Amino acid sequence: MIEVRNLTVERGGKPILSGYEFSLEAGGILAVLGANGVGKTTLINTLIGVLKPRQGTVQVKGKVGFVPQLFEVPFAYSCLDIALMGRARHLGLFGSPGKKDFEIVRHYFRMLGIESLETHAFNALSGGQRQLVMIAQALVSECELLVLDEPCAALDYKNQDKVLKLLHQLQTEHGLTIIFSTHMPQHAVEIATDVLLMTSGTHFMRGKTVDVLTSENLSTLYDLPIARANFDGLPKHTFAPVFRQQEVRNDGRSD
Ligand SMILES: Nc1ncnc2c1ncn2[C@@H]1O[C@H](COP(=O)(O)OP(=O)(O)OP(=O)(O)O)[C@@H](O)[C@H]1O
Repeated sequence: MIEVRNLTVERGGKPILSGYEFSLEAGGILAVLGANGVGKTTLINTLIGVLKPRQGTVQVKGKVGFVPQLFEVPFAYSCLDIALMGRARHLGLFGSPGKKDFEIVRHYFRMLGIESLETHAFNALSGGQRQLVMIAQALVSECELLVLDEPCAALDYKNQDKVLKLLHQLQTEHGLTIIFSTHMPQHAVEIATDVLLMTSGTHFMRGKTVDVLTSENLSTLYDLPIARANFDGLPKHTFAPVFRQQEVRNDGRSD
């Protein structure tokens, strides 16, 4: 579905990524993790064609939908207007949305549980509500590859769960291929088939989540001890940072 080869990307004349290579099969979910400023947004913008590589290639099969990290609009658009913008590629240059376009938007609003927001002003919504409207905008474009830049960054636990369930459902029931960036390894544990760990602009680890998402690799990625944590009574695990480790004394008390 997507194949990236020997990718080098510059911003402001400086190399940000160099020699990046990975691929994702159709129907997979790739989670992209890395420290602040390592280049996740740069990579994502290159995958969707907004940034041009200095060197290397990005090959994508199928239509791409994109959900940006933070989104504000300059006018008082309603949520319905915002989502309808996702139909643009189906309308032609001077086309206006018809009955079918409204039906498609309403279908996805119902699926996301945001039908009550239809007439609300987009800019007056909370970050989480906006995120769901932007996901609707991407889905109404009837994309095959959905790319999301930190889709859960502004969301509380309940809404994180909602978005993760939705992404999983889009993969399993609708066959979408998904790429998302995140600062939460648990989100990759929950839904990603594949991970890309961006250690630096030139170093990265990629592969199946079960093989690559380990406490050792995450400790390297974040330059901080990361422990695997199991949940009592649940066949689940996550990863937890060991903050302030050097300040914890042998008696277990911290300074
Ligand atoms: N428009 C720009 N011009 C020049 N340099 C830029 C520009 N945008 C980003 N950069 C630089 O590119 C590098 C990567 O930024 P990017 O936003 O891709 O990182 P990120 O991993 O997404 O960070 P975060 O986790 O904080 O969102 C940073 O050093 C940043 O300063």
